[in-house]
Amino acid sequence: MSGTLGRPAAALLRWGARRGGGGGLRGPGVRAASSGGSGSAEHLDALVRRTGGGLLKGTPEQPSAASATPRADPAAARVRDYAAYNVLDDPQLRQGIKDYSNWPTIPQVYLNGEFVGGCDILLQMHQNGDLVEELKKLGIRSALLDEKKDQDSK
Ligand SMILES: N[C@@H](CCC(=O)N[C@@H](CS)C(=O)NCC(=O)O)C(=O)O
Repeated sequence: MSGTLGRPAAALLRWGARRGGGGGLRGPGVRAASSGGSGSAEHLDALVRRTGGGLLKGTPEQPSAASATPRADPAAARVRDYAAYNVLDDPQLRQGIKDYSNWPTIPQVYLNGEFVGGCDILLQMHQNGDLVEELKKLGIRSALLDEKKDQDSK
């Protein structure tokens, strides 16, 4: 699925069915973005809440640098749907999402519309088991854990 902002050089990933109620996830909290157009707070709010996913640099097929790491995570591999947005060709969106989340880098991951963090945080959450737990809350099961259970039961 392509986004409405141009060619897909960045991806806003939908991590699972949205559920109501917020989630108490870590992150610096949302504050108003000052840039206009595609970088405006209103636009970013709609974008994040509509897709509730993550912002990558690079295409979904060829994520650039650190953006590749969350995609490589086995739990994150359960992503079923995404919209792609071009932050590399859209300086307003690129700066706007950083202002919006008060986070200086991309990739940025949102779960259920709430900012979680970048690559390092996602990796840490995967390693300590928090990511699987948070994804479970969204109705996304870990393929890795399912495989392990299958093997254990044999
Ligand atoms: N350690 C960071 C890696 C992300 C990072 O350093 N991203 C850089 C480029 S790969 C970035 O977004 N720089 C600002 C920009 O490109 O606008 C993380 O945990 O996400």
